[in-house]
Amino acid sequence: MSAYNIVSIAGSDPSGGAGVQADLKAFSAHGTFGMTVVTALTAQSTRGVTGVHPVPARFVAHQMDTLFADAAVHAVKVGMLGTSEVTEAVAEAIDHHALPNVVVDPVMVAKSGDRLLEASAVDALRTKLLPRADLVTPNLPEAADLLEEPEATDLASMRAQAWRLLELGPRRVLLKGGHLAGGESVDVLVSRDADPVEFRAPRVATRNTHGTGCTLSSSIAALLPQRPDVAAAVGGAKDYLTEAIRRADEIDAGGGQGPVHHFHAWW
Ligand SMILES: Nc1ncnc2c1ncn2[C@@H]1O[C@H](COP(=O)(O)OP(=O)(O)O)[C@@H](O)[C@H]1O
Ligand SMILES: Cc1ncc(COP(=O)(O)OP(=O)(O)O)c(N)n1
Repeated sequence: MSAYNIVSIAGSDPSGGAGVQADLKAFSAHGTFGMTVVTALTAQSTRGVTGVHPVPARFVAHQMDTLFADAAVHAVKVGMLGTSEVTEAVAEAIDHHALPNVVVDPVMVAKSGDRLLEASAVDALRTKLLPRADLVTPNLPEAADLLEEPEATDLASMRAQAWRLLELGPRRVLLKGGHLAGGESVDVLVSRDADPVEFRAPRVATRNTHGTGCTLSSSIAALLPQRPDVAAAVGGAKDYLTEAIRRADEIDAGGGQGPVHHFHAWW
């Protein structure tokens, strides 16, 4: 029996590299039982997103109420939300169901450049969801949008932005540096209740990085109930993701930007 149930509240990616599909793979790879609340359907492949079909907020709330009335939940990963109505419904559910270990990946734009969150929903994300997050995991463009300032261009400006993001209300911020150049990919963790920590990994030369953000945030959610503290969960998730990126070229899921290898420890 798996001791931990982890829920992904996110969109569907038919290509299997991002969204709830990636989250379920990462939850399973970390020995936990994955559950999903689907917030949007996308038409998507390794080449990009060709359509988004949001789930009505009332039905997202219905999925959450039905699931949370029955299952014990040990952590939650929140990904693509699509609209401000869905963002508000998820924020309400976090309070109403007293959800633990809430990791918010503030998904706004896919690597292909396609928008996954309406521009008008950024404010709801900033004001309603972030203050309810135990950890928020923006990439550099998402951090810039949330702060309404230019994107960080080096590690020093990343560190400064991570602290400013903390002022928006989450308990901790992991600012991801995948979009910077350099031999290492560095992520910065700042917390209200612990010293800052930086996580470094060799930058892997591959175009197959579709779903890295989803995989990192869902891995952290799966490890939070299993590790002594947040830094240990982030470190474990980063190590797992780096190996998944290193082995990504073994998967052939299409002709564009391919997924990472979630089951590198088994196959
Ligand atoms: N080429 C790479 N090699 C190693 N790690 C990477 C690479 N690209 C991204 N990462 C790591 O993957 C995670 C997500 O990266 P990032 O690209 O910043 O976010 P997102 O996928 O949300 O755009 C971070 O831990 C980042 O450091
Ligand atoms: C349904 C869905 N959710 C999220 C994303 C974005 O995922 P991310 O991990 O940030 O990876 P990239 O798309 O940036 O490679 C998505 N594409 N689809």
